[in-house]
Amino acid sequence: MTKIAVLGAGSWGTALSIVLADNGHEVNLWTHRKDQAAIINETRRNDKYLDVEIPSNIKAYDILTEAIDGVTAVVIVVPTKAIREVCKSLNDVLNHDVTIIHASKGIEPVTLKRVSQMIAEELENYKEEDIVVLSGPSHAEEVALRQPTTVTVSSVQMDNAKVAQDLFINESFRVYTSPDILGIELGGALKNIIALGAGISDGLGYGDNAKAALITRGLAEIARLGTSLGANPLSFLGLPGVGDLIVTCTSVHSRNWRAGNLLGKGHKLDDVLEQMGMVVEGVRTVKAAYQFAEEQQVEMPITKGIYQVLFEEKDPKDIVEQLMNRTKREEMDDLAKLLMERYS
Ligand SMILES: NC(=O)C1=CN([C@@H]2O[C@H](COP(=O)(O)OP(=O)(O)OC[C@H]3O[C@@H](n4cnc5c(N)ncnc54)[C@H](O)[C@@H]3O)[C@@H](O)[C@H]2O)C=CC1
Ligand SMILES: O=C(CO)COP(=O)(O)O
Repeated sequence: MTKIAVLGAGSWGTALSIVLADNGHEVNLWTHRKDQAAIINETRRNDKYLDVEIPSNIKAYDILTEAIDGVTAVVIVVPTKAIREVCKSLNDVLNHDVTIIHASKGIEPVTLKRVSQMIAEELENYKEEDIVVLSGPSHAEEVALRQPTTVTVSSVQMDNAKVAQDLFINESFRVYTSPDILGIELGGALKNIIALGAGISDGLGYGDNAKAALITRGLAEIARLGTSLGANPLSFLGLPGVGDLIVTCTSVHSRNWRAGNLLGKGHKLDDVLEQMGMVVEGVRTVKAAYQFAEEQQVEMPITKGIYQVLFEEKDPKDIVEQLMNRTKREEMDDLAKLLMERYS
């Protein structure tokens, strides 16, 4: 049995704590909200986020020093907007060696940093290569019910990825490893943009054909950007790529899909975000991806269209028309070329 700290007591931090607790670990679940820590410890519930009982080997803390005392691993699961702030606080109090794992999905606008890069910048004693990401098709609501789920853990230091695999794997939570942290983090972050698009499409009343097109062509542009940055194209065909795209674009659990759905029905972005009350990572990541696409000179028409709906008040129907009337082209052009270039 190991003692592990999970930083972030929202939906995903709580669900991952349950996986670790089921594996017999002692879990210190940290929240920045004192009232939430007290409620979790007293009622064994975290009702705002999940409708399940919290196992007795999870203890909630609102003081970070206490939460990380004697732990061998720290799992960071806050929205990407809060990563730097939380890591700065962690850096002030962490004075022993731990395995750092994160499970957040996003890219920072302006700096265009991935989460592992942000963490390494804020933690003095850790390099980017040390950090592990956990990502894949995994709605917290289903993980908390112990429904079959598969994810991938990745780090440049494969030994660290294997440590994470051993901590999390169990009969209902299967964990694979991958050395391609770039592809794994990009896949997890960029799929949220396409999920917003799938929600918008459903909100407009379009059907399964439109959604399948968004998923497939969305995957093509994710792979196009990812490979231009050096990711392995095959990573986008794995769990944190196409797997996560499917789960987020087709599920009512997805906050990104739900936010998109409301946008498609004509609601304003600010109202939608207030109504959600939980993080909708795609909204921030689309700014980063739009900027990335410009800088890398990579074509990302769906991402661009979603950016225009969110931040330039473009009518989603006009964007669909714009996408449908692009210049004619071969379907397999880009992805096939990328794979052929890499493997011929
Ligand atoms: N919910 C899910 O099924 C999954 C979520 N993720 C990712 O996990 C990350 C966290 O998402 P959720 O837990 O779902 O979000 P959530 O909205 O359910 O909870 C976020 C939590 O972070 C806390 N928080 C916000 N700002 C903070 C700060 N400055 N300092 C400390 N804590 C802060 C909030 O109080 C809240 O408890 C996101 O990047 C998301 O994309 C990844 C896989 C599955
Ligand atoms: O990443 C997720 C499932 O794998 C959760 O997606 P949402 O943030 O859209 O709910």
